[in-house]
Amino acid sequence: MAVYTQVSAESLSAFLAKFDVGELVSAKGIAEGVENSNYLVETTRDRFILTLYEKRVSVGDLPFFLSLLDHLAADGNPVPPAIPDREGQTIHTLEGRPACLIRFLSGVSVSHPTPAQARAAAQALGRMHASLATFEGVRANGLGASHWRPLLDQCGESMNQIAPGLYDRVARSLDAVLADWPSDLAVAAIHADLFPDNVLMLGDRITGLIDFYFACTDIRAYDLAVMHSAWGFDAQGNPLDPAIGRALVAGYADSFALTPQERAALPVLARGACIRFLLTRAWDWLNTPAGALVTRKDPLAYLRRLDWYESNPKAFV
Ligand SMILES: Nc1ncnc2c1ncn2[C@@H]1O[C@H](COP(=O)(O)OP(=O)(O)O)[C@@H](O)[C@H]1O
Ligand SMILES: N[C@@H](CCOP(=O)(O)O)C(=O)O
Repeated sequence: MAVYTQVSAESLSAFLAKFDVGELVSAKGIAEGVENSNYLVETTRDRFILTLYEKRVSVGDLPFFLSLLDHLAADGNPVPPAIPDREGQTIHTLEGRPACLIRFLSGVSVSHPTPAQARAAAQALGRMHASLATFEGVRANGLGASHWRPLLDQCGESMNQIAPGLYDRVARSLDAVLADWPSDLAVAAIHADLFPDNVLMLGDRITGLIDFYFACTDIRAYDLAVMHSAWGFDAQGNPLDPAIGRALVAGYADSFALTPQERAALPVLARGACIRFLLTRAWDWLNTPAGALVTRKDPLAYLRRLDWYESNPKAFV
């Protein structure tokens, strides 16, 4: 459960009084998520998501995330903008944390996507990339390729507590990925974390793309590779039906053109994605504060994915 910061009823009522959203009826901590504290808030008028930004989100980045959400929403993408208060402010402080009140979107995230659902989600990613072609905001990727070696060193030999030899194993793959990392592909604003739990669906219809707090400027096709590494495997990192991977690439191409160079780079981009998520999960595994209500995610599920991409270099052919 991702609730790092408890919000009292008194401070939440005072917070909501700044908005034209009715009065507090209930607030429940949300079980999913690992990065921020999220509450489902019901008022006399509507439902909202209250997000308190924690460890990896810095308040200085919030204007980028919120303007990106506004840009996407204005272009018809199913994303949840922040609600302005009566004075037009969207970024607040609550219980000492930066906080936003966010539009609630209906739908559920699927844990075992079908190829049709994967295709619809990748179409939504492509559609989002089309909209972002005219987005001018820029944010460097703080978890991009140039940060993986420092992050590996920060985790250090403690990684071997997770699995014997893990540090050296990741270091070897990282060397290979960085040696092949492309430098000539289109760069744009990307989501960078479009896992199934960040896509809300009703049946095969996409109702929400959420959790833009890793959004950044990076290789555009890396977004599709992140998605492939997240959607094509079960929670333990075992490969699912290969039709899902094919549906992701086909769905993306339905709404946004992939160049031959981008297609050719997908294997190394996917191995890079595996290293990125393996490392942040390993860091969290070793450093999650005692008492935080959060389910840590298994770093080894990303090692298994990395193994799979290394043994299946033609996965995208
Ligand atoms: N705008 C929204 N509408 C509906 N549910 C949401 C919305 N934003 C977040 N949620 C719910 O909260 C959960 C955690 O949100 P998320 O942004 O993924 O958290 P974290 O950043 O901590 O990973 C999601 O899985 C979803 O159930
Ligand atoms: N998707 C990442 C962790 C970020 O969590 P999210 O709930 O914000 O998607 C992972 O699975 O490691």
